[in-house]
Amino acid sequence: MSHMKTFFHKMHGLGNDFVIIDERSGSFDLTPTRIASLAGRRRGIGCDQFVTLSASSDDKAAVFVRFFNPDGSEAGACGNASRCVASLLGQERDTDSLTFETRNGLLKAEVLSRDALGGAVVTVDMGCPQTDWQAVPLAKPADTLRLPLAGEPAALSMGNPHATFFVEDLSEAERGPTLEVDPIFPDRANIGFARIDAPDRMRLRVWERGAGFTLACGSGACAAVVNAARRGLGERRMTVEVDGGEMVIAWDANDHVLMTGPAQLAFEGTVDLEAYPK
Ligand SMILES: N[C@H](CCC[C@H](N)C(=O)O)C(=O)O
Repeated sequence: MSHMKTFFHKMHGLGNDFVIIDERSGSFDLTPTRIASLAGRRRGIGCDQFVTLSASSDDKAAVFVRFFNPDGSEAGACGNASRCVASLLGQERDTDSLTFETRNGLLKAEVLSRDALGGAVVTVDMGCPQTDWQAVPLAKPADTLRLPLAGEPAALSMGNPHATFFVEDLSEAERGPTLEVDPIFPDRANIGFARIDAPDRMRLRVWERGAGFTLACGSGACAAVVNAARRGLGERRMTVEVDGGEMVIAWDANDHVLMTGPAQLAFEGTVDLEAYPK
């Protein structure tokens, strides 16, 4: 009996890369173990996050999008993947304006431009940052402007937990692995290290929860710009330079965070999911 081949898209936003599988015509029983093995860079397809599309119960949303880390854990937000999904769905539906559902609610996206090589520039409204300690979440009441940790990071949720350390030297990012699992973060956290280079410009590195260092982190860039503005270190609109390139983040007057950057199709393929342990 020939096994079913499942189609996937391989995409990235500034080198933060994704496998996208469409489950709208039927789910594939993607357990955390199977997701982790598919995300593996040797025996699997390899990705920073694994993304599934399924039917949304909200008629305003084109699709329900879920994001999974290579350790199998689920994330409530994924900025770079959201731009990729918007580009993909925009092409499918021949539109530049999209609304899709995530665990963190409905996100609106606008495809600003496309090229002939599977590239696009997309703005996603990532919603409002949640800055109270229970929303991050933290394990105990704390001032999320300055957490009781060495380096006094600011913390918030963009639908996923972020702590931002403001540093002069980005080699401080080596603290990432330890901080990800600090007991103050009951759900762990994405750990950003931001160097402010100008009121409207920062350099950022992120140690991602369940994924490690990535070339870019969209929700991490959103968190870093909001945290910088909260601390009076930056303007509400900043260019964020990450290892993989640049994004523009704007925390607008309505408290929404708008993230603009590229989305790129790398390749498409098929995979026999049954070949991967579940
Ligand atoms: N790369 C993603 C972040 C993934 C977040 C995930 N590591 C988590 O557990 O929250 C982004 O572009 O926003």
